[in-house]
Amino acid sequence: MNGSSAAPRGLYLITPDDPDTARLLRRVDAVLGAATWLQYRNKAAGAALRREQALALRARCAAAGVPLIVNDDLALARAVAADGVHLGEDDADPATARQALGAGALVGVSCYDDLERAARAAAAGASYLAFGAFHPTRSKITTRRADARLLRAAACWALPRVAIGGVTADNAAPLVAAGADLVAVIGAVFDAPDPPAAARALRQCFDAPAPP
Ligand SMILES: Cc1ncc(COP(=O)(O)OP(=O)(O)O)c(N)n1
Ligand SMILES: Cc1ncsc1CCOP(=O)(O)O
Ligand SMILES: [Mg+2]
Repeated sequence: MNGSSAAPRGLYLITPDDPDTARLLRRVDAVLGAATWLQYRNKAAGAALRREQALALRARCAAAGVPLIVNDDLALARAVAADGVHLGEDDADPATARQALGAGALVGVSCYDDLERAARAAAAGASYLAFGAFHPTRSKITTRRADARLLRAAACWALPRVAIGGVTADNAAPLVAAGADLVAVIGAVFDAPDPPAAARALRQCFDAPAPP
């Protein structure tokens, strides 16, 4: 696998759109200890704010030993020396990102409900494959709904499989049983009344050994 020697597993936290950097850092600090990876995603901020926030998160993640992945923006990922980038259908090509960031980088690709897209991403050097949305979500307007059978079928690429979209501690178990190595989550953690407890509960969904 490109990007990491140990097989990653657990909670893949994604930041909420928060224009207040100090508040964003407080929110992330409260839950970062439960995360396997952190993705910086802010669909509302301009370039300067995104750079400020990504740099601040870079320092937090380095201190916590949590890889930082930047959503959408390959140039920003490079500029802040992030550990990787996450790419969707409107973003750069994974092969371009791999070339730009190097063999050790995490290059994640959104595959939605599309196994052919996953095959192309794997061939282009993706580090992990993300599928979704598995459940209704308030964090993004989604048009495609994924089914747990996709996760089983995607085992053939031997890359970490990420499940996203409305994932909570109450609905994660079937996704993990179907082979999700990580669940990517915004709202179930950052909008929870007790975010640290919500993050711990999601992480605990991975306490049992990985399915064969
Ligand atoms: C882990 C993970 N999976 C999927 C997405 C969605 O990416 P994309 O389709 O490019 O949509 P935006 O997040 O850019 O709105 C993701 N960010 N992370
Ligand atoms: C970015 C993204 N891509 C598919 S669903 C989604 C949003 C995930 O957020 P939440 O965990 O709040 O449903
Ligand atoms: Mg994107």
